[in-house]
Amino acid sequence: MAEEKQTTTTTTVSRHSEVGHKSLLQSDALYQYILETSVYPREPEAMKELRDITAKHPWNLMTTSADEGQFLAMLLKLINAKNTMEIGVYTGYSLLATALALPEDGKILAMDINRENYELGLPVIEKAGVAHKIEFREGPALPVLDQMLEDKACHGSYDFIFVDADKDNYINYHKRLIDLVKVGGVIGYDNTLWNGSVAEPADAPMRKYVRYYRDFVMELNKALAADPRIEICMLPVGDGITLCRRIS
Ligand SMILES: C[S@@+](CC[C@H](N)C(=O)[O-])C[C@H]1O[C@@H](n2cnc3c(N)ncnc32)[C@H](O)[C@@H]1O
Repeated sequence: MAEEKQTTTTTTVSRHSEVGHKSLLQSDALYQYILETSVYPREPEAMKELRDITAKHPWNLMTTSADEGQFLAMLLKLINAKNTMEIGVYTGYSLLATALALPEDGKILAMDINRENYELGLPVIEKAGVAHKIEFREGPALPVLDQMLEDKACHGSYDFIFVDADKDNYINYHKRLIDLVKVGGVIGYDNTLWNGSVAEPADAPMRKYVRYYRDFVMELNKALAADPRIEICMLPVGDGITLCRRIS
């Protein structure tokens, strides 16, 4: 190939990727290496237990991955988060990662339409001694956010908000969360690479649910990139997570 006749540097890059990027995640084996070398050996016992319980659940593909859990824990500690929110709990893997990372007096307002799945993981969260940090609200998150916005004391009160729920509402969440997160605080939107479908042609074969949410995710990605109230960083961790730091 013509590229292979170019300089060593260019040849190295072109061997990694047809579009010349330097992303390190070139193979499943490399991902496995990350998990086995740096994630699983440091995963708290309770999170491993919750991961094992979740693996037996029929919707287990929804769970946050272990490397993303580790990433969230590190981020929360780096920003000294104390008051946090999570939209989309499922069995609670990211919730437990958050609860373990927060200080003793840290708080998480956790919302999900499904209490049953949350209760599957709850005994592990209780055993880990962090359940007191969690206030779980069953039901759709949007009305709760609207109610909170009526209370001025809630404005700018969150250090960190993790959104991992109905992708067709992410834009609606963002419209509200931007006022609830403090200036300097962070909102993390999960699944912003949506199974890689965001980079696929519109007519490419995809599973039905991937196709349905794809446009919503792409619309969100454009809206976040254009929002002057935030700084953003899209990371290829898990299914893609976009961090938004509120600046005004
Ligand atoms: C991808 S899962 C969350 C995974 C979770 N963060 C974890 O670590 O396992 C998405 C969750 O969003 C919840 N959900 C869907 N629509 C919602 C809504 N309108 N409000 C709150 N939660 C919602 C679903 O019930 C589901 O449990």
